[in-house]
Amino acid sequence: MDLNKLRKEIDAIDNEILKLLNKRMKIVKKVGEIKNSSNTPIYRPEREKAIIERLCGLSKRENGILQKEHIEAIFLEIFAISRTLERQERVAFLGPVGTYTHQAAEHKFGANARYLPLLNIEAVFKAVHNKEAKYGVIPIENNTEGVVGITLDSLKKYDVKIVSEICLDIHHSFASLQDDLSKIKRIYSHPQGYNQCLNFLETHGLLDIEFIPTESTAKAAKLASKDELSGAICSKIAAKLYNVPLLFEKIEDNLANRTRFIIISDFKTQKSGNDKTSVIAKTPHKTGALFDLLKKFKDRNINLLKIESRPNKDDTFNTWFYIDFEGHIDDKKVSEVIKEENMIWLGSYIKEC
Ligand SMILES: C=C(O[C@@H]1C=C(C(=O)O)C=C[C@H]1O)C(=O)O
Repeated sequence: MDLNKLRKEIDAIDNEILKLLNKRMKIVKKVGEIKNSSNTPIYRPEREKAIIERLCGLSKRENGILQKEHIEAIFLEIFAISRTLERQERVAFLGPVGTYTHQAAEHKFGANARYLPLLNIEAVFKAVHNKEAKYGVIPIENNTEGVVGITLDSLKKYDVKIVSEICLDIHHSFASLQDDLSKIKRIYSHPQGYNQCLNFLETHGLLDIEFIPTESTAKAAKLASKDELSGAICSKIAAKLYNVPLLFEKIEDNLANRTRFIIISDFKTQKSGNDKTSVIAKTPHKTGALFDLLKKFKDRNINLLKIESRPNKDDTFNTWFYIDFEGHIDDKKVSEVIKEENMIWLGSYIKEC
């Protein structure tokens, strides 16, 4: 086969793809005009999901080479570009650049969005609440370390809605300017990152060394880039970004390490048929109160996905509950249980994790 001939064929196809993409984007802009004049949300995850499902089915039926993950990778970027053409909206995330949250944000909003890296989780909530950003991306739980308390507390404190979730495999690296581990005096990392790598730290004699907690693993890489006697537990991207050599990769105790991120915004998403709902519930301090609450879900055949208690932060040791369950606020049984139990609705969104 002739390479030049094949490349000519590819060029001709690329020209067609570009023409079609331009044609698609012209229509997308019209959709944007309608949404902008009616002030409705640009991001419609249920529509994007339906498109991906339809295309995956089509590819399968036609015995196409492209698998679901390929179709998703291509089309998530197309959707992200479409959305920025409809309306330029800012996406705040737990920064600085190079955090796992940044990676999660790019997964949903593409390489082209207007990003606003902020230095702590509450700042992301404030930015969305004050309308400085349309979307906020923050971690909510990790399958090794459990929930991120400040995220749950901020969901209670700020009037924002969860509109989407993202699950990412998290792999930590150990980066340092120092290649002799015995000379390392300090380790920088976010406490969650640090606690996920305890076996590695122990086997490399690094467990007794001073641990300096940072607001993010990217900040840890930044600090390690200026401190020759230190190491950072951070992402591969962050180490690269701040020019800190990678000494070890995939150092987490649990190689199935995953983090769930949420996207917060200010609107209600449409039902997709595979949704989950998050709420805050408060129970009176009396015998069986939690049992009574949970029974309401059982009686309606609603599947609970998570329940987490959080402290009231007053002079008592009383708590409130963060609950995830299957269903959408537009399902009768879901809206009924929320109303009956006086729960605070935090959002209904496509179940992706
Ligand atoms: C174009 C639209 O807006 C956004 C972009 C989409 C797309 O590129 O197909 C789909 C859903 C929305 O998130 C739409 O709502 O149809």
